[in-house]
Amino acid sequence: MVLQAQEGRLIAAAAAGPRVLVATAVPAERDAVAGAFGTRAQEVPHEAPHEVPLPGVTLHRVGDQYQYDLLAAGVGPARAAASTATALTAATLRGTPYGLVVSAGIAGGFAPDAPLGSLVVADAVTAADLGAETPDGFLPVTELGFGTVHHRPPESLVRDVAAATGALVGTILTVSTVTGSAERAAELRARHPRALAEAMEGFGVAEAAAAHGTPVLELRAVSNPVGPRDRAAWRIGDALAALTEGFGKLVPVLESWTSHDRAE
Ligand SMILES: O=C(O)c1cccc(C(=O)CC[C@H]2O[C@@H](n3cnc4c(=O)[nH]cnc43)[C@H](O)[C@@H]2O)c1
Repeated sequence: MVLQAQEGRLIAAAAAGPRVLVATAVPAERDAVAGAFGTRAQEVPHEAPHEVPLPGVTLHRVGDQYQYDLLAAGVGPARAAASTATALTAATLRGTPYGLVVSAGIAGGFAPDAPLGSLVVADAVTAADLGAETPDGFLPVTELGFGTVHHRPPESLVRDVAAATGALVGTILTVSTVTGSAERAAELRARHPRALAEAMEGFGVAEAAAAHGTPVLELRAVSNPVGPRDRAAWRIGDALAALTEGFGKLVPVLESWTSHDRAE
């Protein structure tokens, strides 16, 4: 067992999987993830979550050995990338880098494949609107000769997470504009036939993780169908509850995720 000092506490660092950064968009999603650690925190009062302020962001540190840092990283890919990069850099400078970054939260689901309340884990984290419109249609930045539009989470981890949580496996799109029409939903699905869900942060979080050489996972709970806007029909409470339950099942998977798997 390796002991590390973090924020004045001694923790057993190697005993329970990697240090994990979980980036959500908003505090309600972060708190839903924290709920997966709630019972333990109540049973062991000295292990209640504690806050770690960083420039521009605050981490909520939870878990038996405080190896999970929860971050409400902001809405949209740019803000999420900036916040995630801040947390990753701070951890590296402190000598306690993360072994995994998880983008988590609620999402729109493509009907009928991803129903309300279902969980989706990404085997591809894809930027859906990063590119150029041309007279012949949309061109992703990669076809303009720049960057990337996909990040791929470790395959074995995605498989294990799906088995443990019951999550559907497919592409999760990152958009800067929430889809609001059946036409746009059909256009996205035509361009990304394996897409199960859309949200607004995954690709930004994944870009930050990739810049630090850290693997990424995206886990979402479906709160609404992708399509014509009907905010009143969003089932946010059900999706947040599904996220808490899903995270409770995800944690043991991460804790048995071996260094061999991580090298994948
Ligand atoms: O109002 C609330 O109580 C509340 C609680 C938790 C989360 C929210 C959000 O509005 C989260 C925004 C977040 O959700 C993702 N999302 C959800 N559905 C979609 C969608 O159809 N298309 C794109 N993104 C979606 C997204 O990641 C947003 O950042 C409110």
